Amino acid sequence: MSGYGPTIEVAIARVRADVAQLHSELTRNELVVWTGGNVSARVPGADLFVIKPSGVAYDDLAPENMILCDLDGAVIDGTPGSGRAPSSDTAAHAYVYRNMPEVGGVVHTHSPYATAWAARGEEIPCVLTAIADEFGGPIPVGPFAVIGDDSIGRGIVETLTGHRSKAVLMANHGPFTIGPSARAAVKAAVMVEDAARTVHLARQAGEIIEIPQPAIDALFDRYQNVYGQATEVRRQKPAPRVRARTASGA
Ligand SMILES: O=C(CO)[C@@H](O)[C@H](O)COP(=O)(O)O
Repeated sequence: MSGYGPTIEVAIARVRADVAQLHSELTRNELVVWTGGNVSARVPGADLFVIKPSGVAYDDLAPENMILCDLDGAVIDGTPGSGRAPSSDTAAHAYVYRNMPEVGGVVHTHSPYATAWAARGEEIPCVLTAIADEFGGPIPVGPFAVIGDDSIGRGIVETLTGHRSKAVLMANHGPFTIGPSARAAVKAAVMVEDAARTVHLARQAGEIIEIPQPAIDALFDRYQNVYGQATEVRRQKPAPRVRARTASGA
């Protein structure tokens, strides 16, 4: 127990389980090799987040060895997992949580196609409906930043604040993604790799065609607000009124 009170302790336990499980999505989707990459999630209701230990094999990641940190990236002493060093990107994730309160999860991978675009310092143009849907436009490049302090975090925040994209290609490094939840950030990591691969393949065979801005706007709006199953919020919107029909059909 870390002494935060029962509600926060329950939230921490749930986030530990989520973050441990979501790391398996990185390997399942072939976004990482060996111990590269990391996922973190904010603890709802507390100035805390959970991240993986540094350089530990994916098969060994479990809720009890995830590491609880404060929003300065300091490990909370005496909590499960605190005996190990946290991810080398902990300061970067912490910077994002401090400066983007809407962010609930951060993901970093070296997925090969997205990282190849980062190596060239080239944004991924919006030439597919899937890119417009998920990212709302081109997927931007962030600055080159050293690993270990909050430089990467500053690059992520500078690039993504006010931007529709939930992914940034950090120059000479690889993609970082954010989302309202860690699961959403993992989804963005999967989608950015898919976009990077497909646009790369398309360019091998000819000229790619940009989608006009009004169509990008319409696609983004539909995907963000209409696509998929209605959420509780959408279900609560009043249904369109239909006039009762009489037996005669009038
Ligand atoms: O590229 C980096 C550092 O930014 C990481 O992806 C490492 O490859 C994995 O670091 P840990 O999270 O295991 O420290």
